[in-house]
Amino acid sequence: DAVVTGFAIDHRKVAPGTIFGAFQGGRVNGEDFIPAAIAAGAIAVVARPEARVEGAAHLADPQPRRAFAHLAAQFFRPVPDTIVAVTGTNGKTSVAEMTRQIWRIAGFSAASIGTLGVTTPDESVSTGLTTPDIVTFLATMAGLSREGVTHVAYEASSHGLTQFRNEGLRVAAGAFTNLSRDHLDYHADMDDYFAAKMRLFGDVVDAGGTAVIWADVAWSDRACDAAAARGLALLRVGERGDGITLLARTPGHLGQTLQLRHAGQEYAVTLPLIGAYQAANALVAAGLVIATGGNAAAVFDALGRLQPVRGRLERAAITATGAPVYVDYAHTPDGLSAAIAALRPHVAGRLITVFGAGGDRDPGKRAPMGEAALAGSDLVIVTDDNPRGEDPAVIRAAVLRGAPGAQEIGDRRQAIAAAIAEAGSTDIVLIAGKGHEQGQIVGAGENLRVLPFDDVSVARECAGQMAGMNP
Ligand SMILES: CC(=O)N[C@H]1[C@@H](OP(=O)(O)OP(=O)(O)OC[C@H]2O[C@@H](n3ccc(=O)[nH]c3=O)[C@H](O)[C@@H]2O)O[C@H](CO)[C@@H](O)[C@@H]1O[C@H](C)C(=O)N[C@@H](C)C(=O)N[C@H](CCC(=O)O)C(=O)O
Ligand SMILES: Nc1ncnc2c1ncn2[C@@H]1O[C@H](COP(=O)(O)OP(=O)(O)OP(=O)(O)O)[C@@H](O)[C@H]1O
Ligand SMILES: N[C@H](CCC[C@H](N)C(=O)O)C(=O)O
Ligand SMILES: [Mg+2]
Repeated sequence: DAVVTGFAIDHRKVAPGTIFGAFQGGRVNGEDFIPAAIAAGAIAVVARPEARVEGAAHLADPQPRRAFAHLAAQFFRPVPDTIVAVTGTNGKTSVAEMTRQIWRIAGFSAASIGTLGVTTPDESVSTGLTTPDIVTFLATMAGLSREGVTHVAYEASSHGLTQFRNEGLRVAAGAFTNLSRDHLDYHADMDDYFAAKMRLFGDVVDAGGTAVIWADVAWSDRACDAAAARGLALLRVGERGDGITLLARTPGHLGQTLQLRHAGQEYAVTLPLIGAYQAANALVAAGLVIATGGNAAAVFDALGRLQPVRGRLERAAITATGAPVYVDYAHTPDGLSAAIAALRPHVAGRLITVFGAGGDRDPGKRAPMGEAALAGSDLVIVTDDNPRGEDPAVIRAAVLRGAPGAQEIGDRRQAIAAAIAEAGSTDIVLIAGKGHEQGQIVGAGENLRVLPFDDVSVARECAGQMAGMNP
């Protein structure tokens, strides 16, 4: 009979009338906070059957995160009509953002939710995580609907999928971009990581929905199998794709032309973005919009008007000698290879790559990141990228094991300055790993600090100083 006033997964956010979700976490056990949540006014607790709940209703479920999500989704209503989700190791933010842009060009009020935060027609607000917690996620969806947003594309990270952070909504289509090494500190192995991603097709996308799958990577066929096993419609995209077939791709100076086939018709698109990886993301975004009713000709036309995604092959500066400096969010071995491959056709001289690996994240990807950088670059400078709770020198040493002979400059500003000073007129500088990020995260727990740092601004400052414009 009680009136539900809200939902919370953190006992500190419980108010009278709240339904509290008590989950076993990686750090602490949320069940320990059940008495405190009830004391604060929780009227019901969603928890495992074996949890102790006294003084409030016990909504017992062996998968309490899932049960909580489906209950909360009935509270946070209405939500936008058309919702799509993107998973994959790399490209989620780009696809979500491009999908939002294509919808906007078609005249819809559209938003995206992901690493860049919540982006609406009016503003962009950070949430701190790629996939926010379930309460923030559902409340955001309801809030967007109140603002008149009808179309939302969101990023489904493997952490988010494993922890049921985005459930309970009608998701009309889901996309899979690729799978490669990342997050093996959290997932047992690549199969486990893939299985986490495939919850998107197995559970989250609506029965009767569509799976949009990039067809040109090793895991594509398994992703198709997972979607087909659920009975989803398949829209395969890429050179091997039969939904949107990439017939030819020709890099140009500031962009590329794509020759496509869809439903028996051929299309020529001039994409104002460089790199095979950006073409792939744009086509997956096009697939999501077409899968949810978009007119194909209009969608392919919109690709010609896409704006760059922040921090993804963003041209930050031109050095005094005339070398372009690019900032890219590559933070996996595959991402680095993709960013380097994107720039290669544009390099007449040397490619100078500056990057590091994050602390408290999959240590096994560090040496392979070094290898990827060394394989594609003419000069590599290994620096720091969010050391968090680790000793930055230890992280750099691990990266350097994959990149013997690379320079080591821990201070990221000095590393960027050195790369820019080194670049001659025919060279290109790539600064990888932080993209849009606005800070360097050092320390952990109570000692965690975020030191303001923006690769784009630092690149501009260094290039300006070299040119003597900004002594
Ligand atoms: C490893 C991981 O994903 N952890 C996330 C997860 O924590 P958890 O469920 O293990 O929670 P916990 O801290 O052990 O606490 C357990 C439960 O007790 C509750 N609690 C806790 C303390 C308290 O005083 N009272 C209380 O009620 C918590 O709300 C939680 O429900 O749920 C928390 C609440 O939503 C998140 O803040 C936390 O993100 C941490 C900070 C994090 O760094 N996550 C990163 C790795 C992450 O999620 N990244 C992905 C992927 C990025 C990518 O795309 O590559 C992302 O989606 O951002
Ligand atoms: N389709 C792709 N194939 C390979 N690499 C890609 C692809 N898309 C993006 N990348 C690389 O990954 C980087 C991050 O891209 P993006 O932010 O779109 O991915 P993400 O999946 O959202 O990442 P995160 O896991 O941090 O949320 C890019 O800067 C680029 O270097
Ligand atoms: N979503 C990714 C972002 C990594 C970005 C990089 N700058 C780092 O800190 O490792 C993660 O949390 O693993
Ligand atoms: Mg992202």
